[in-house]
Amino acid sequence: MAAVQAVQGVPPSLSAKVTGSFAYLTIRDRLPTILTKVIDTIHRNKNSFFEEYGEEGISSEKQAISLLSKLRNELQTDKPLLLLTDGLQDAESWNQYLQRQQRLLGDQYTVSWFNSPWLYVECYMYRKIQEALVLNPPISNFDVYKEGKTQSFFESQQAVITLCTYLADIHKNMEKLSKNQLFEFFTKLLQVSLWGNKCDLSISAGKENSQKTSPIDSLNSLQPFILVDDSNMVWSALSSSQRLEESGKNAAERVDIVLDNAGFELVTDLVLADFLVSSGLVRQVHFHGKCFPWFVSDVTAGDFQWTIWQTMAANHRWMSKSGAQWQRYLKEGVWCYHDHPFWTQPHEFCDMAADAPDLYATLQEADLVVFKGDLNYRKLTGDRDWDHTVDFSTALRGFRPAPLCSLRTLKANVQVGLQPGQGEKLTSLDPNWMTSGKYAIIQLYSPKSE
Ligand SMILES: O=P(O)(O)OC[C@@]1(O)O[C@H](CO)[C@@H](O)[C@@H]1O
Ligand SMILES: [Mn+2]
Repeated sequence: MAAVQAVQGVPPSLSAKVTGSFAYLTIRDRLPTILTKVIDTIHRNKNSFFEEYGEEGISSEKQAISLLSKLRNELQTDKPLLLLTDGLQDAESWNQYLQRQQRLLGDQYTVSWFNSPWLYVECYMYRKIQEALVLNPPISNFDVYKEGKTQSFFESQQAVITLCTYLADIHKNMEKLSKNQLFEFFTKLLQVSLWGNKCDLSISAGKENSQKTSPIDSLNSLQPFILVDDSNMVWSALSSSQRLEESGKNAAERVDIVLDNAGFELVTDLVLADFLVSSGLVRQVHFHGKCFPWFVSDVTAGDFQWTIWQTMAANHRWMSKSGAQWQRYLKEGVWCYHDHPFWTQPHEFCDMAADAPDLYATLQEADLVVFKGDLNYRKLTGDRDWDHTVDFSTALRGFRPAPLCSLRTLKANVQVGLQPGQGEKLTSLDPNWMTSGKYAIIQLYSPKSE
């Protein structure tokens, strides 16, 4: 089977076929844990379903739980993956993808949890959770991860206050800041957004994972854990795309941020986006979230709006001012929010131009696309077993809608663009460096750097 995927020098997909691998341990241990938590959450909300929907709410709860228990059993006993039956807009695309995987596998094997690409089966699990809810109205719109995402926001309040106060200080002096000072603040807020990615509820299998330390004061001590730091080139990618504005100011037209986790990480992304437009560096920011609850803590439209409303409503001066400003940016179209179905499909991003040409064309309008988090990095590089010294541009395999930058804490064993010997040194220093979430990268691809 490996031979099939090694064609044209592209290494095989990470998979649980490799016993003991991180993919294997994730599918054997972490995914069943996450599924169990989802089942428990639905069960715990039984009474509120009854209050809201009467007997129908009870039968939907029971039906959803039985579908999810069946899914967990299929996962744990490595059964074949099944076609989606909920008739959602993306169901056909998912079912075609299953057939594509079956063709790759040949007719000797049936696509199952432990013999298929990790990226595919993990995304498939989250889509099957959505199916279990969609098939059981009236609880179809229940967000099984909402409790964890809101807890992450509330438990990180002190860090949010620190960040909004820091942003307010920058606003106070914005007009007087030199280009150099702008660069200093840019790199700091880029790193704050980078480390915000530690707060992810998938790697913690739903366990509380909020920001307890100061996001600003901790930057110096975290600096040595950034394995690739292209901050300077990210800054130049922005500066070089600037056009002279009527106001006489230079600004890039647009930065797109492909979001990852709700809670504290989303606040770090909103603060970065605020700095980009309020400094005049950029005219517009487009955010890309998920169109249904995904990977436990990923941002949905509901989470995006809820976070801004919560910040607005905070009884802290700089938080509420920030939230009000963010709501105005949305209203004025300075900020735009999108949630294309492609982000909640299993595709490697090199497939985007073919499978979602409308989204690819949208990203081509950006001067820079920032991809947050680990799952996005896995999709940028196809979740393949690359050598660490392979160039980032090689691993992208033609995915280049615009200059793009990954801000990612390492939580899966795929990493490219390292120096010769750097991976080996890290392995001897810390065998779990690729999956612990302790290390991170700020990695740029720009056509100009080719
Ligand atoms: O994309 P994120 O939120 O940074 O991380 C997603 C993640 O937690 O889920 C997968 C493991 O289940 C890995 O890709 C990664 O560890
Ligand atoms: Mn995530």
